[in-house]
Amino acid sequence: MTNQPPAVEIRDLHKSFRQRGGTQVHAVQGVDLTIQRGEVVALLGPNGAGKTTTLDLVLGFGQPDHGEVRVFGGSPRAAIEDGAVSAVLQTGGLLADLTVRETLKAVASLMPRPLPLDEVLDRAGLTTIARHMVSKCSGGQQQRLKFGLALLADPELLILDEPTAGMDVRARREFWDTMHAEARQGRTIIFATHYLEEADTFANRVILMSRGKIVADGSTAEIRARTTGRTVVAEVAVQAVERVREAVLTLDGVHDVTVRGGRMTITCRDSDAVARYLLMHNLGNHLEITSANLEQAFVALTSDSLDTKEEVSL
Ligand SMILES: Nc1ncnc2c1ncn2[C@@H]1O[C@H](COP(=O)(O)OP(=O)(O)OP(=O)(O)O)[C@@H](O)[C@H]1O
Repeated sequence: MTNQPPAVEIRDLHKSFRQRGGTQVHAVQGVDLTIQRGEVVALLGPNGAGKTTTLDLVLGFGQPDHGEVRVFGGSPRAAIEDGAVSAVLQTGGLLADLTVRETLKAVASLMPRPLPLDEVLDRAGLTTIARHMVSKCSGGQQQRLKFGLALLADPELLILDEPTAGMDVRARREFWDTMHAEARQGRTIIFATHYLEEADTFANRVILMSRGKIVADGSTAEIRARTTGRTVVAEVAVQAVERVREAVLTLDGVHDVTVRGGRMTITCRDSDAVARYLLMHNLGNHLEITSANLEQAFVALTSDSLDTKEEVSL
């Protein structure tokens, strides 16, 4: 068997921008990443985390200040020229006066080996709106059309920057059904999103970015289980609350303690150790242990406190 290069390899990537007024923004700060062929990867992070800048560099838009990006073992430009990679981007307009089909036809005419139009219409879920004018299409339908344009070259790697932004819940679900079909064919898919549930239900790997760095990389289950870990809720006597809070905060792996109505919620890495401590010292009653949800993990990993912590490796 031949040893094929991964779909994407990023080494020590840095990119800064000079903003109006002269301030320098370090949008990407030392990203290292390998994405194997066939992976479906979600890139998550708050606004300004560096997701779009990273994806743009994978697509060969602009040069890194430092570091390297390889796509299927070569330069991003070469991969795009080969038709090996396509993208659905946030920016980039469609021509309002063409129909959906005419739009696909016009772009296909510029390609050496486009897929047949009817196949693309079908795969992108556009068949029923093929004769609609682009100007009459909803935001979700226009995103689908961009997706159809990305499919024309039959790429091995699809890059989607917030592909469902502005779609309602139903349109999003339909869009991801379509993408599932593409992923099942072994395509590599990388998408940036703000929607945690999209990452959770669709990706098999999630990369969390914050302030230009990767702060977590693993399956959604791993991120949930191993980062914020679990939550212990206990009833604590009102007069003992401060004492218990201080004691619990000294335990290893305790991230956060909140108290409401006599119930203390402790977010921690090792819930068994915390529960044992509370019970052994008779500090709490009616203990409940639950897994933190992805949203809690996301907030914990991208919050200010992370600046002083090491990257979480999963
Ligand atoms: N062309 C540019 N010129 C100046 N600053 C830029 C440029 N592109 C990005 N930035 C800045 O770099 C930082 C990272 O932006 P980027 O768009 O990569 O983040 P993002 O994670 O994709 O955010 P969002 O979720 O809002 O799209 C931001 O502070 C942004 O303002």
